[in-house]
Amino acid sequence: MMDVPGIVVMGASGRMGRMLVQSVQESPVMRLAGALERPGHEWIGRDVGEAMGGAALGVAVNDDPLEAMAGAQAVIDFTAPAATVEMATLAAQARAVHVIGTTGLTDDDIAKIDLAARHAVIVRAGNMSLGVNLLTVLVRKVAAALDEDFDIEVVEAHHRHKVDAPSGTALMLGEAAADGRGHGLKEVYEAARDGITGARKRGQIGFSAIRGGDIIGEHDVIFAGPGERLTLSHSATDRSLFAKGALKAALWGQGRRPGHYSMLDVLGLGAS
Ligand SMILES: NC(=O)c1ccc[n+]([C@@H]2O[C@H](COP(=O)([O-])OP(=O)(O)OC[C@H]3O[C@@H](n4cnc5c(N)ncnc54)[C@H](O)[C@@H]3O)[C@@H](O)[C@H]2O)c1
Ligand SMILES: O=C(O)C1=N[C@H](C(=O)O)CCC1
Repeated sequence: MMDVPGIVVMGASGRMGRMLVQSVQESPVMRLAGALERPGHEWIGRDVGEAMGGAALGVAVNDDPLEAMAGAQAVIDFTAPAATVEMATLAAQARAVHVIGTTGLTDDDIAKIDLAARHAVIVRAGNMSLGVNLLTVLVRKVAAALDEDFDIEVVEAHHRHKVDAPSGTALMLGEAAADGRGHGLKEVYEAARDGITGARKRGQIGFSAIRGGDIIGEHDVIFAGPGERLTLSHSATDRSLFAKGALKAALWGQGRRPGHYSMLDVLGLGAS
């Protein structure tokens, strides 16, 4: 087993962390090398399998990233922005591929990740699923094909625990749409509306977010034109979808040149 890549799961007790521990454990082409949680978390020191309510996996939950990454080849990180930015530097030091699923990152956070990616392989995506990444390609094409008579709106829905909006996926889709029309998203971004907003501005891309229950992730990109409306949609029905993409990224990153890559690179769907 030592010749397959060792994977550290960061945020092991989280919704995605548990899914990742299980997926790595079930994979024949990688091994679970470590499990990380934030200092003070009740799982620290416990076997991660037992903490998850199952059989022991022989991996104790750690709060020391460098210790957890000793002898590991990748760290998969679906946590929170501050933790992810810190991990980017530490993973580079440990020469581990850093797969980032964390969303809600600011421009400043991304600039710090870019710096770390000068010395390390980082794969980052607001959504690791094949379907959403393919959808970004379609959205870019449709946005380029339809002129600004077609208003673009991105509508997303997620579970009640989600802390960031718009979702990372919504931003990926908005960026693809803006790019299709030759803009950066910031130039045409229209945040959620409230009150007397005035009429919609031509060419803007609007964002709306629904939060409730246990919705895993729903995204619609609406192209609303005169007399007709086109909607491109993606529904996630199982979180294992995101874990599957993250594992693929961790393997893809092995032996690559340093850089800040996207899932489009991993999936061979075009330039990032
Ligand atoms: N890119 C994707 O495909 C994708 C899919 C699902 C979720 N996400 C994103 O992943 C992130 C996590 O989502 P979630 O639903 O699992 O959240 P969650 O709150 O259930 O889990 C986050 C975990 O990270 C842990 N954590 C925080 N700081 C840490 C640190 N310094 N070291 C180690 N662990 C730390 C928390 O204790 C928690 O267990 C969010 O940003 C979410 O938007 C991305
Ligand atoms: O559950 C979440 O949180 C999700 N986050 C990602 C996003 O922000 O788009 C992907 C979907 C699930």
